[in-house]
Amino acid sequence: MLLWRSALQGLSFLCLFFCSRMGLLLKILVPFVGLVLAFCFYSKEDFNPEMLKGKRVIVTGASTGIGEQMAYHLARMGAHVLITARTEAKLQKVVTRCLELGAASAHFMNGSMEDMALAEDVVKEAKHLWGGLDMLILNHIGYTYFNYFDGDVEHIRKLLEINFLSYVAMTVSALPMLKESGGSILVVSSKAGKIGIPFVAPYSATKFALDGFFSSLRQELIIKNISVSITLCILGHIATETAEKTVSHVMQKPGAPKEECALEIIRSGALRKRELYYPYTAVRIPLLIRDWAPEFLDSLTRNSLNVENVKKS
Ligand SMILES: NC(=O)C1=CN([C@@H]2O[C@H](COP(=O)(O)OP(=O)(O)OC[C@H]3O[C@@H](n4cnc5c(N)ncnc54)[C@H](OP(=O)(O)O)[C@@H]3O)[C@@H](O)[C@H]2O)C=CC1
Ligand SMILES: C[C@H](CCC(=O)O)[C@H]1CC[C@H]2[C@@H]3C(=O)C[C@@H]4C[C@H](O)CC[C@]4(C)[C@H]3CC[C@]12C
Repeated sequence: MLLWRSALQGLSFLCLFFCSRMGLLLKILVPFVGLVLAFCFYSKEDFNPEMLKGKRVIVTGASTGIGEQMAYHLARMGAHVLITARTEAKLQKVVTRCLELGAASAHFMNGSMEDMALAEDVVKEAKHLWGGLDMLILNHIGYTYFNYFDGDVEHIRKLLEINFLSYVAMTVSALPMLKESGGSILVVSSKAGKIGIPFVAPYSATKFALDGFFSSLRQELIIKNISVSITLCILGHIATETAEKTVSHVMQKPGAPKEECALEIIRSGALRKRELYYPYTAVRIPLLIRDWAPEFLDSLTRNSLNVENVKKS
C-alpha cells in the first residue's frame, strides 16, 4: 500500500511537471492528477480500536500528560498496560483508572529513567507478566527549562540519558519480544526534534538524536525483513500541565488537546505509520518549508513566540 502510494505520488508529480512544461493535455490530465493526489494525501487507512484488544503495551511517562491519556485510551480498547514514571502515587491512580476503563490488565513500575537498569527491568517485567510484548511506547522526558541556553553541559548529559539513551536501552531489551510478535515501537518526539526552536537547546538535541537513531534502525529492520514497525511522532504544542506551566507565557495560541493527541499516537502506531505529525498543519507545513527556505522558517518560528516574555539572564 505504501509503495503504491509513493509510486502514484511520484507519477502524479511527474505528469504535472511535463504537462505544465509542454502545455499538453492540461485540461484532462491535471484534474486526474489532482484526484489521484487528493486520494493519496487524504484517504485514511482504517483504524479499529479492536486492533489493540488484548495487546501487551508498555507506556513510559504515563503518570501524567499525554502518556496518562494514552494509558486510558489503551485501557478502553482492552489492552494490557504496563506504565512507568517516577511518582508511585500518581501511577497507582492511573492503574486504578485503567482497570475501571476496561484494561485487560494494568501494572506500573516506578523509578527514574536516568538509570538504564530500570529501562531494562521494565521490559523484563513485561516478559514476566505477559510472556511477550506487542507495543513499546517511549514517551517520558526529564525536566527541561524553556529559556536561553545557560551553558550547563551536565544538564544536557542527564537529559540525553533520560530522553534518548533510555529509549535505546528499552528498545534493545524489547526487540526480541517485538520480533516475535511483529510488534511496534512508538517514539514520541517533537517539532523541536526536526527544526530549530529557540529556548529548548538541550531538549531539542535529545529529540534530534531520537530521529537519527530510530530512522536508521527502521532502515536496518526493513533490510533484514524484520516485521517491527517504528513510528516517530512529531508533536507540536500540546496542552499538558507541564507544557502550560513552562510555555504558556510565550505561546500565542493554545496547545492542542492531549486526549486527541494520545489517540493519534496510538492510531499511527497501530497502522504502522512511519511518522505522525500532530497537529497536522502546525507541524507538517514547517517541515515542508524547512529544506527549501530555512531562514524564512527560522524567522516564522521566532515570530510565533512572545520572545519578549523570556527572561534574559
Ligand atoms: N506537551 C507538549 O507540548 C509536547 C510534548 N511532546 C512530547 O510528548 C511527550 C510527553 O510530554 P508531556 O505529556 O507534555 O510531558 P509530561 O511532563 O506531562 O509527562 C512526562 C512524564 O515523564 C515522567 N518523567 C519525568 N521525569 C522522568 C524521569 N527522570 N524518569 C522517568 N520518567 C520521568 C513524568 O512522571 P514523573 O514526574 O512522575 O516521573 C511524566 O509521567 C514527551 O516525549 C514530549 O517530548 C512533544 C512536543 C510537544
Ligand atoms: C514553541 C514550540 C512551538 C512553536 C511553533 O509552533 O512555532 C513548541 C513545539 C514543541 C514544544 C516543546 C516540546 O516539545 C515539549 C516540551 C515538553 C515540556 O512539557 C515543556 C515544554 C516543551 C519544552 C515544549 C515547549 C514548546 C515547544 C518547543
